Amino acid sequence: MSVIINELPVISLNNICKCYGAGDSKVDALNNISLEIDKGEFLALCGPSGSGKSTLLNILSGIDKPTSGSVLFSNKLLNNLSEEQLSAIRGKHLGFIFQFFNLIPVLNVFDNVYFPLVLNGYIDKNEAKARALHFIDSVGLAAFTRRKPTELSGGQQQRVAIARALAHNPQLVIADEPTGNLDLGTGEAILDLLLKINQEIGTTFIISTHSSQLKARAQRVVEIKDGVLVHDA
Ligand SMILES: Nc1ncnc2c1ncn2[C@@H]1O[C@H](COP(=O)(O)OP(=O)(O)OP(=O)(O)O)[C@@H](O)[C@H]1O
Repeated sequence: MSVIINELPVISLNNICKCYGAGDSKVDALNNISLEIDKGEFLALCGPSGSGKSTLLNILSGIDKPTSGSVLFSNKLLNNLSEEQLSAIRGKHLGFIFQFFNLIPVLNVFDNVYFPLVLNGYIDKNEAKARALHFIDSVGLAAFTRRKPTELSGGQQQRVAIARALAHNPQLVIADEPTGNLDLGTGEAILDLLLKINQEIGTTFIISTHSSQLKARAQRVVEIKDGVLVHDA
């Protein structure tokens, strides 16, 4: 007999609206967005500049609050949590990858991955060391652990950022234009790596992008235009 287990979505957004400002300067950045993202999805979030992608990423990671509508992370309502509670959820369950890598320039590759793990306080130093080395190796940088970010190419820096985002085994990785600052070939290699991680570890990815390569290879493409969800397939 087979047992069907309905897993809860990692994230549910329900009727999300976000307005900035007031009066004449009011901007409706998001308008009634509802979206469920399941475990293991590799989702590309697309749309023209100013369409609301960053606003949506900030809301689903609890960095910003919606004007109305609810955000559930693993069925936990984020709306009324304190900054401290939201920060704890981010530290434990979310990983972030940025367009400009956001590595700490004075730290070498190993420490860029290792320090966030120990600072989070969820795992001990030996385990953090083992995990940092494992993920640095899995992004192909085992020979570069002692290099500083300035001694690496853009693609290598993004690989360090990917190792850092994965090392605490997050439920969800949010990537904001991860290939936006890389040439086409390097961007393709980073995309290959993200897809490999998604397939092998099952990490859930939400990736905001203008890249047609990334859009073509994503399992699901969500498109927003002027704050309205216009495509989801
Ligand atoms: N803090 C803010 N205050 C006022 N308006 C804002 C603020 N942040 C974003 N906006 C406006 O909200 C809308 C959506 O912006 P957002 O940054 O989410 O777009 P985006 O799709 O991420 O754009 P890009 O691809 O250029 O990064 C835009 O009209 C923007 O000007």
